[in-house]
Amino acid sequence: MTEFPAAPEISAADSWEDLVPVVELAYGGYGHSAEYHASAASIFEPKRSLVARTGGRTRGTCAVYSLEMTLPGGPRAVAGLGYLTVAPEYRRRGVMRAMVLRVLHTLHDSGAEPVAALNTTEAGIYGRFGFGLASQAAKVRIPRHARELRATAGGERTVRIGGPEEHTAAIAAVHARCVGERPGMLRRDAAWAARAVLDLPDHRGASGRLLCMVAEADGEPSGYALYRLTSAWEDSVPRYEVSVRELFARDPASGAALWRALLDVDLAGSVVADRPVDDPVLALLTDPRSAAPVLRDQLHVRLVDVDRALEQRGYAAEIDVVLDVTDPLCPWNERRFRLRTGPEGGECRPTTAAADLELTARELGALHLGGTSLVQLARAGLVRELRPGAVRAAATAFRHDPAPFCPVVF
Ligand SMILES: CC(=O)SCCNC(=O)CCNC(=O)[C@H](O)C(C)(C)COP(=O)(O)OP(=O)(O)OC[C@H]1O[C@@H](n2cnc3c(N)ncnc32)[C@H](O)[C@@H]1OP(=O)(O)O
Repeated sequence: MTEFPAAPEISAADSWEDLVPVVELAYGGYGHSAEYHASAASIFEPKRSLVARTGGRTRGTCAVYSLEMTLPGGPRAVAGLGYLTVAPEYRRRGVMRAMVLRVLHTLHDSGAEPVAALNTTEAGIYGRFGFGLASQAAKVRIPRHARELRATAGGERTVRIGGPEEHTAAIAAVHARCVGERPGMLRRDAAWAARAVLDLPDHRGASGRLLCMVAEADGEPSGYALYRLTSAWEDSVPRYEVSVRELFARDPASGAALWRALLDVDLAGSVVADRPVDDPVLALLTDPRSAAPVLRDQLHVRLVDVDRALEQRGYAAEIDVVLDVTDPLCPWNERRFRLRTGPEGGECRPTTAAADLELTARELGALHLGGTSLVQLARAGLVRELRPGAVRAAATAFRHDPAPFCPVVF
């Protein structure tokens, strides 16, 4: 019987280079380009990120990012987890578990961000660590024959097309205006902004280069779409699929103008995009069935410190509710909290009062961006109502309009 090597020791990473061997193995082992690694290094935070090592060699990795994410109530600091990878021969022996727990306990002990978030390669992994599914994307595929949109008020917009490098300022200006509109959105510094337009051959496949459409209103940029064309042949005739990476607009007319321009790309058979579940385009299509939206998990959110996290976000209604929280992995959360919310936000304090709702930290994570229905969780048997009416009242307070969305994979 083979003896398992010594358990890896977890410590802070010195640089992105520490992670590279295991990241390469974990993501296909095909050798990413130097540009890919330079971009990953540009956002990497060595002091916060972890590696698991034996004999000086990296066996596991976990990047931790200092994000500024829009929450219900405004922008807040959130810890982002990414590049959780473990070398194949060390898998299923608790290395990832040890790294995730180290991150959660360090955040708590240091009083850093009370909320952690991640997007994941496989949706079934992180619920066991108290991450709840907090935002979803609707994948739409709009066929050319269904491209007719309803009329939108607001006037005409000019749409210009070019490479993203020609439109850097416009992209930054529009994104900065739109980032506060939806929970889940991330503010960008120069390094994160550069990643938004990164056009790596590694990820291109059969697609062409990244392109950019900019909508203008009165000579000012009012929206943009980043997209590429993937070629296919149909009956010996060239056909393209327009694949949209990002689309933001400051006003309805600019959004509609961008969608029209995308749906009008010559020789395109369809437009494909991951969009917010309440994207305006779903209301604009005259034939909404044609878009056939398919839901996909996006952000998984973990309340590291339930009280601080619930005090940090905004609420849509006033409530006074006692939550009985189960959280064996973060035992400091495992107690009753009284949450009182109002227009100024929430106050969340430990209490000995009788509980109104019983739920786990995972369910609180799912609720945190305002995109998950507490009524749905209660009907699924995941939240228990101990005082009649508490579910409905809390559901209204926790919900947020518009729905959360995060187009960035970190
Ligand atoms: C946020 C992100 O970075 S998402 C990226 C995730 N990484 C990848 O997809 C890269 C390829 N995969 C890997 O490197 C590894 O398989 C990892 C990182 C997913 C898991 O690492 P491991 O060290 O094997 O996980 P570990 O042994 O700690 O497992 C902890 C638990 O997660 C479960 N688990 C591990 N991988 C998976 C999976 N792919 N799907 C579902 N459950 C999983 C284990 O069964 C275990 O469950 P338990 O709590 O019931 O015992």
